[in-house]
Amino acid sequence: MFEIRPTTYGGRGCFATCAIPRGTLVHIATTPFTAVIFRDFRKEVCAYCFAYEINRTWKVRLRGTESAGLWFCSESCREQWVNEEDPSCELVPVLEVIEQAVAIARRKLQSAKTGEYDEDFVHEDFSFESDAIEKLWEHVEGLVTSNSVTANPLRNPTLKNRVLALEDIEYDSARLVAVAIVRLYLESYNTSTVPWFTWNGFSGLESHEKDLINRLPALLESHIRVFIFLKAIMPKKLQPFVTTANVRAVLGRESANAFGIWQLPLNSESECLGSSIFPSGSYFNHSCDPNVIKTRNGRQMHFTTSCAVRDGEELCISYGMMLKMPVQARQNLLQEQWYFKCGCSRCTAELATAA
Ligand SMILES: C[S@@+](CC[C@H](N)C(=O)[O-])C[C@H]1O[C@@H](n2cnc3c(N)ncnc32)[C@H](O)[C@@H]1O
Repeated sequence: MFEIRPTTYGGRGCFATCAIPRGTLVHIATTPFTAVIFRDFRKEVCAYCFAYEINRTWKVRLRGTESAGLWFCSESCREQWVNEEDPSCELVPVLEVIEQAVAIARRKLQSAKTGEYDEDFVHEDFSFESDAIEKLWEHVEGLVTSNSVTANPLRNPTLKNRVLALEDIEYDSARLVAVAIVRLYLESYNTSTVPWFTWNGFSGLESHEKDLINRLPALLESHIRVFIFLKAIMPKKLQPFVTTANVRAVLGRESANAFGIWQLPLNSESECLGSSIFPSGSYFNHSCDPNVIKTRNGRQMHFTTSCAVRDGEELCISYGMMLKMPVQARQNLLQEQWYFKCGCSRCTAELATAA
């Protein structure tokens, strides 16, 4: 019904290959490549279907372990999660070790969080020198892989001496990265046949890492801490996949492609419960005059036409609640939050009129 090809204004986009009537379900993104329920909400959000009820803690946990940080609204959701998300039982031990590390860090360090930062501290006119970000990451990679550092805490045999205290939001990032790394590990011996659900498909998505870090420089340190944390605690067999490149790939893709997991029904009061990346749904560009509506249906993301679409027309969604704003406000918001200058037909026409 549509194909992915280059646009003239913003990378690739989805173009109708036939006339599509209004109300047509043009795509279902069935499950995220990686997702995380934010720590504050995870007892109240089903890890499978993302059902959420305020102040209601779900009671169903994984059999045999309560320490993977997963809560389910029903036994059926738990079974589906196990069968679809972790059939080879590789992910749960990783989530467990993350949670053990969090518990140890909290006991050991209590409120003494390392490197507390203000994530909202925005640098409007700041930019790292061209290769500064690369050089810093190379340095970090060198530090953690260097055998000459004999007292390297990452080589300590006990988890207790390896944990690094992170902010809650960083533990969430660590879980998001860990899920993707487990997928990459599994793919290394069991090739996926769904191209957009492979690591290559995922890492072919756009990244806004540099824009994000130039805007919020404290995030660079934060991303490095997430890498060091994962490098320290991930099981040995996954270590070859815990590289700076892979951690950066996930965190950079999140900045350009994440779908918030919003409380339903969606309205201006809805809470953002988590973050998810659906590679197959990531090729829909934004338009301030969208012709496709995205809706979350449990764990799935549905894309439905909101008007009749002509053969060859681009299929676009709206990335946020800004459609009623004047053109300059929309442009500013998209630049600040999504790091691009909106080149949709409505903005182009309104900017030309305003000029
Ligand atoms: C989720 S991706 C969409 C697919 C992307 N075009 C690609 O080739 O991977 C979001 C990115 O697409 C580009 N984009 C989406 N909508 C745009 C628009 N209206 N104007 C300019 N760029 C846009 C921006 O770079 C944005 O960060």
